[in-house]
Amino acid sequence: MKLNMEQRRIVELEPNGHMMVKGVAGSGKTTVAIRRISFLQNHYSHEEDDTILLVTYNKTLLQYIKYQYQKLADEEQEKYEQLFAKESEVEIVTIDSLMYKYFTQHIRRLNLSLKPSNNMLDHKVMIKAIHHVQHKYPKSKIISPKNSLFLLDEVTWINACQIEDVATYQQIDRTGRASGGSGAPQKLSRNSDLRAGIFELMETFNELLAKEGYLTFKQMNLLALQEAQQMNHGKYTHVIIDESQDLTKVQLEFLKCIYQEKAYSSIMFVADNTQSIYSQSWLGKGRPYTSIGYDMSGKSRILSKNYRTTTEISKAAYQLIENDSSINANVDFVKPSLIDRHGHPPIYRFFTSSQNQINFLIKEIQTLTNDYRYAEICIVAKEKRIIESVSQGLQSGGIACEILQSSEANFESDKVKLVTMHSIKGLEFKVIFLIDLNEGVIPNTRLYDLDEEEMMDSEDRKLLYVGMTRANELLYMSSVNKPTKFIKEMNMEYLRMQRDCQLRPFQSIGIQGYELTNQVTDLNSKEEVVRQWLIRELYQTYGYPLDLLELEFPVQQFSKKGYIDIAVQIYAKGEIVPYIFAEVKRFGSGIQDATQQLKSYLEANSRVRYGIVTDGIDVICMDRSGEVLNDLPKCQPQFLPETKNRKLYVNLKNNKKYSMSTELDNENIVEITDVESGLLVNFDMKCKIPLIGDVAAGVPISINIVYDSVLTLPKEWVVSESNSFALIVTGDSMKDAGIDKGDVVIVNRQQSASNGDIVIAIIDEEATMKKFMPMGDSILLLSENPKYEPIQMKKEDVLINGKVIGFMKNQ
Ligand SMILES: Nc1ncnc2c1ncn2[C@@H]1O[C@H](COP(=O)(O)OP(=O)(O)OP(=O)(O)O)[C@@H](O)[C@H]1O
Repeated sequence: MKLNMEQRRIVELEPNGHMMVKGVAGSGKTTVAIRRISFLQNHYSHEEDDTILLVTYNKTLLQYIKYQYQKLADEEQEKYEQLFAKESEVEIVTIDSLMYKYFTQHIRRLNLSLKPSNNMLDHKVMIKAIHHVQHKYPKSKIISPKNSLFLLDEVTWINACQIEDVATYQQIDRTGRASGGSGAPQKLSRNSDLRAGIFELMETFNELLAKEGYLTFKQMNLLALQEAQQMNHGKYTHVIIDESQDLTKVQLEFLKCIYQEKAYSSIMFVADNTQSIYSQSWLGKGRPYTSIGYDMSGKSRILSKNYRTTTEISKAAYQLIENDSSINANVDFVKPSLIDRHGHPPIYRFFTSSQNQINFLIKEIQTLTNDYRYAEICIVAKEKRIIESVSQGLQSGGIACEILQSSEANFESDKVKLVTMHSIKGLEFKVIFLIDLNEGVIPNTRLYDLDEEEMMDSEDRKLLYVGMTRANELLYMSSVNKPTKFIKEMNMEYLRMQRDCQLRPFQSIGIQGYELTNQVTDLNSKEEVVRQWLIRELYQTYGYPLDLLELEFPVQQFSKKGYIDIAVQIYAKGEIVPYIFAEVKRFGSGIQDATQQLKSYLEANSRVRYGIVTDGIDVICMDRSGEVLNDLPKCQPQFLPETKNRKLYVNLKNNKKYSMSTELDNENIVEITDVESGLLVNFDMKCKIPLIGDVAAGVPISINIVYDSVLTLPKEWVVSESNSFALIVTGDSMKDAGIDKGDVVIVNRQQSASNGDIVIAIIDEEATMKKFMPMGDSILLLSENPKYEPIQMKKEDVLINGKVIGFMKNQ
């Protein structure tokens, strides 16, 4: 892979302290970070103790980077192989494992006995702490066991931000939490009794936990930071922080501490705030880098080209976030620019049960194996429990699969991968299935109270964005029972209902938007909801005009008369005939019976060509013999009533053919195309040629006659306007020259002709059209039809009246 210019510039930038690389999903941030290591190693690591550190956020990403790295090494003749071998110079680790190392060093040095707690213990101790503190803050209703999850989250946040005194907490900007501003609930207002109470709660919680010999993850980080601070000097000459938008304040401070400033050292923050999916992250919430002591003016680089996904997937993902002001108002927001790589639009499916979703996954993955390996397919869900149950379902359906375990992720094993949305960050797969995009799951309204809604929305919107932007080629999204509002808000224009089919997913149209209502007997029926959606699809997506759709179309089956829900009709040879039959069922009621019904209607009508059956969830397209097809044909121009008069003109002057079409309702609108090249020709329609009558009339001697009928032609097609006439062909004698009965020939009035010319000749006072061939004193007049014998005449007995310079026929 060849880096683009901006990427190469970043990789090869001379180190100069702190810098930031911000970029959109798939723009090569991680790629750049990886390549930067070997550049720094080769050019800016001269001293014995020089060490380069690449920090990633989670373990799966770490495994993935190592896997990518290995691929790079294989591709580029093992140029990068040394990277993982020379552990003394380069470390690629997760932030958590690095901080854990410092934490253990800390407790060993101070001889402390503290163990990491777990969620259950945290929660138990929090309830205890609330009981201790609650009575002191009777006005703050929020300090109550029923808000224990919220309070635990806030206490964790205080620890993650290293806020050590109540005065700082009273003042701090609580981005992402309701704070009383702009009509939001007075929840975490500055200098409030509530903030004082929460701070005391945090201290009590920490004490109670410590008494039991435990500490939280965030407290461990605080101790790791203390350990790094007391060491008094950094260890790493170059620090590269991937996904830095996800780190907490303490984690960022820690990395600053272990960074060793030298004349040639560097600390590089790689970030995309659009992908900030953790509530406790510091920079991802729009806080400036100055809040961690770095001024990034003139020190940031942008990568905006998305190389990973197709234009269709990128567009759908981007519309999800483009109207979220908390995302796009962020100073570090970068609008993606698209590379010209096209593919299938994302597919959206809705299911009424989890089992149906699993059945779909099994069937679809089996079909996908024609084009993809299992290892290239990944199923992603918000919650781990969903992943686990789907994994079981797939295995019993015979699909080899495995849950991507962060520490021992094997990206090469030929098994379909399953992973949570949080863990797929930074990774990519050719095919992604985002499943269970359900109301209540994403955004998760079960864990948070209403006041938090706005913040959770944004967070989960970004999470879905991250998931969508993991797909290289194909993206599937699905919901069970109730789709998340994120799906409902999406423009269905960007989505399709199934692979290789143009049908957009079902959407309910309000009665006021219904079409063809004069043909509907019960506007309120449940079937009508599905029928109206399909009408709109046939009209908007497939291009069939509403005028050609007939509802309740009668079909005679022996003695019985049935009525098809929608018949799409077309014009064929000037006649209206049925082309597609559509059977619709009530939403989600199944299509098995309707499929049989449709087949029998197709059989009963000998003219209809295609069928479609749907209940808004499932859809089957078929041809008239019942054979299943991926899709229905779109409407073609020839299916519509003719609005143009089309003629073919053969110009005998240069033997070129032209197609000439004139609007029926405005003969001044004429379009001429060169038949051979198919290109439009810009001729000036200037010449008015009189249409005299049929060939037998010959070409008049006098030019002063006014004729009623006139043809307008380009001047390029005639020799001289005043000498040109048009005649209608009456016989078939020139048939092999392509001139048939009814065609119109354009004649230039002249008395002479050359060998091979088609002429209008007068013989015995009658005009005839023949091919001219002089033979000494006589002339041979030939027909282009073996039925007619050549006519030999003496020169003086033949009068040449004109030469045919072109002819026109109806198309
Ligand atoms: N210059 C390039 N030419 C072709 N492909 C590229 C280029 N740069 C990156 N890619 C490819 O684009 C994909 C995304 O790259 P990478 O994972 O580094 O992006 P990222 O910015 O870290 O993405 P994200 O933030 O979404 O995880 C990878 O498959 C990578 O190989």
